[in-house]
Amino acid sequence: MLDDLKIIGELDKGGMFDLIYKFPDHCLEAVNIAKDVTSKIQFENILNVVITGMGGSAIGGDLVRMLAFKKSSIPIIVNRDYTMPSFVGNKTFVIASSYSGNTEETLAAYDEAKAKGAQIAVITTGGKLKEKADADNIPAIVVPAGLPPRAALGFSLFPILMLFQAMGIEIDGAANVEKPISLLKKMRDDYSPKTPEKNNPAKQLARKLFGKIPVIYGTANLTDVVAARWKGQMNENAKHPAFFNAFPELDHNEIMGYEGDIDLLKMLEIIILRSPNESERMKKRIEITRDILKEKVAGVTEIWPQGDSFLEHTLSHIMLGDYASAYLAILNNKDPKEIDFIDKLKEQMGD
Ligand SMILES: O=P(O)(O)OC[C@H]1O[C@](O)(CO)[C@@H](O)[C@@H]1O
Repeated sequence: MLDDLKIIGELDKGGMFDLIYKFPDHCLEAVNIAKDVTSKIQFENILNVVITGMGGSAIGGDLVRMLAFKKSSIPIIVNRDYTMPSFVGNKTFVIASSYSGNTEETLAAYDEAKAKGAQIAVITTGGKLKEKADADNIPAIVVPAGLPPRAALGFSLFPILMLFQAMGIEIDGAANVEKPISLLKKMRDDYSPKTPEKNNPAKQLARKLFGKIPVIYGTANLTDVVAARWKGQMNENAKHPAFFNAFPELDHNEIMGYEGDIDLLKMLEIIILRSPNESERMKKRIEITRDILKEKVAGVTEIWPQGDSFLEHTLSHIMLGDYASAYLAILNNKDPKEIDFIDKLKEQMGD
């Protein structure tokens, strides 16, 4: 079934497999769009950065916050609210990111940032956010429209990376973006529908998760945001329940759940997203936990990233999770693109 996807039209242009395949192309296009804008911005005495957005637009901010965590000398906050933190002022750089440009929380947060005199840039395809930025003379990075927001990650992540580069906030691997993009291009061939399941780790992973509840574990400030992305992709693409948590916090509470009902636990497939940057103590903690859990659950799979830099590790984990979620959709007999429950909810909310 996974080796015969053509028959259900899933490879059509604009289908989820096509969009996942194009992730590296989106990243490159985003870099080219963003650099024209970022090169013209004057940053004045920035003391902190706030990225404001919701859903798929906020996760690009979370990823960059995670990537910058160990090296940035200034605080970076991701804000998912109508309002801004009270410290925001004229030495704050605010990045307002909304793919549609019409998300009410992000528009309200933008207005408050403006009123507080923050330095601002917006990332959007258009909508009211672009109108506001134009009226206020605020730099706007305008990315192509028409994608489901979760498939537009390249267009939210890379412009933020470029803004960070321009602000002088160092991110391992971001100085030469061609390298991670080439890695993604190699990986997409390995994971593509054309590569048979026996040689395709993404198809094999989907097969392992089919009929099980994935519990995805990352590590704080190394892979925790990627674990959240995997969970969201399993939910939205595969229509599959999934949960995530992160080391070391999970060892202080969640671990106790594994003393529970064995029949429930046998439904769980644990995925641990590893990183070569784990400290020795963290590595020891993860491995002890893994050995305790593997006796209790259906299975524990550890996934190591590809590439050399933190950015490459992060992108490689994302690409595997995206592909595995789309294959899991096929096994679940679902269209990875539809989001009927979200659409229904929005309709009933009167959005
Ligand atoms: O990027 P936008 O257009 O602000 O949307 C934010 C989020 O809201 C949603 O449209 C759901 O309401 C998501 O799909 C999206 O990630």
